[in-house]
Amino acid sequence: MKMIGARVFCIPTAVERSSSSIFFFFPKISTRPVSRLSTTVAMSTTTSKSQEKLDSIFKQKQVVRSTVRKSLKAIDPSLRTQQDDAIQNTVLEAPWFKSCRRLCAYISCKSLNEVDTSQILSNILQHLPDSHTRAEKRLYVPWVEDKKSNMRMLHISHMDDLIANSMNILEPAPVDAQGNDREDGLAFDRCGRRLGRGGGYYDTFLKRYEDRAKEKNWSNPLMGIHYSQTDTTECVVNRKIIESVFCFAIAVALSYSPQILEEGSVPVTPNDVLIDALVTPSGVFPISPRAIERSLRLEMKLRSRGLNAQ
Ligand SMILES: Nc1nc2c(c(=O)[nH]1)N(C=O)[C@@H](CNc1ccc(C(=O)N[C@@H](CCC(=O)O)C(=O)O)cc1)CN2
Ligand SMILES: Nc1ncnc2c1ncn2[C@@H]1O[C@H](COP(=O)(O)OP(=O)(O)OP(=O)(O)O)[C@@H](O)[C@H]1O
Repeated sequence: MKMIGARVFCIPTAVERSSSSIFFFFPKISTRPVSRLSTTVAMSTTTSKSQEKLDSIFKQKQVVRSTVRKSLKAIDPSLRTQQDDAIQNTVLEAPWFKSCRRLCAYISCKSLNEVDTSQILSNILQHLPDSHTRAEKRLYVPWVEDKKSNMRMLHISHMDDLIANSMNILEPAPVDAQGNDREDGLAFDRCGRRLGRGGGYYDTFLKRYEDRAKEKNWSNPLMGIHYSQTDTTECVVNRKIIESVFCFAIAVALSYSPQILEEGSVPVTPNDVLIDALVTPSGVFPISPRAIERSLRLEMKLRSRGLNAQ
């Protein structure tokens, strides 16, 4: 797959607040993972002492997970709806969302108390090419391959492409109605601690993505910032036809307020992958240097034109 265009990846997650002055603050280096070994490799090479350490981190993770699950269950339904709307509106209005061509997004599951993504999904699926921006978007959603933490992101065109899996989460069938394999889409980058559901699906997916990028010699899609004169955000603001030529991806976590924990509360192992930005009911909070730089650049550009950055 050729890597063209900005990508955004939306993750259901519990995350850690990276700082009190959120917008332009870098996370501490020490909170970043030090290695990107796959779980299997990491586990097979660990000594019993480091395995004990890992066991203790996984135990801590379970404790935090269960606390967050309880607080999510306890959110008042009207507050939940309010937060769902605020988060989704923020995403829908964000310049990076408007300009991106390929998105990976989870299909929210009510019984898991996940931030609703239905408005975002229907916006993407309705997004027809328009004469100003040529802004057709492609949507990729999770498909769990097996119980060994393998997950792929497959392209869908309609919500009808989805069927409930054994966990009652909507997923695409890997083969479409015409019998063709669905296009595989991969995306993103990291920089903010997060806690998933414990399956290791997202971390494994990210690792596979990076391996594939190396193998195919993609132009450093995870680590590099390929800014060129062609900046999708600027072009969309200007309502000009654009051709995005750089490839990068950002991982965005959508979080209800009880999912945002104090710094240091999310236990991490070397295999955990961090997020780039956080969308909460209060707005967008860039975390990774890449996301921060992009926000700063956008804000400066908009300011210079007398417009407000969202
Ligand atoms: N909407 C959505 N889709 C997704 C995920 C997700 O978290 N949300 N996944 C993200 O990995 C993958 C599926 N993995 C999942 C792993 C666990 C559970 C789950 O039901 N966990 C229960 C606890 C089960 C237990 O501890 O025994 C829970 O969280 O309440 C769901 C999905 C791919 N698709
Ligand atoms: N004590 C343990 N030692 C080694 N591996 C473990 C241990 N406990 C759980 N694992 C495995 O580690 C993997 C990742 O767990 P982790 O808690 O990092 O998931 P997560 O980041 O919450 O999930 P996701 O990436 O899907 O959001 C899982 O495959 C799990 O089975």
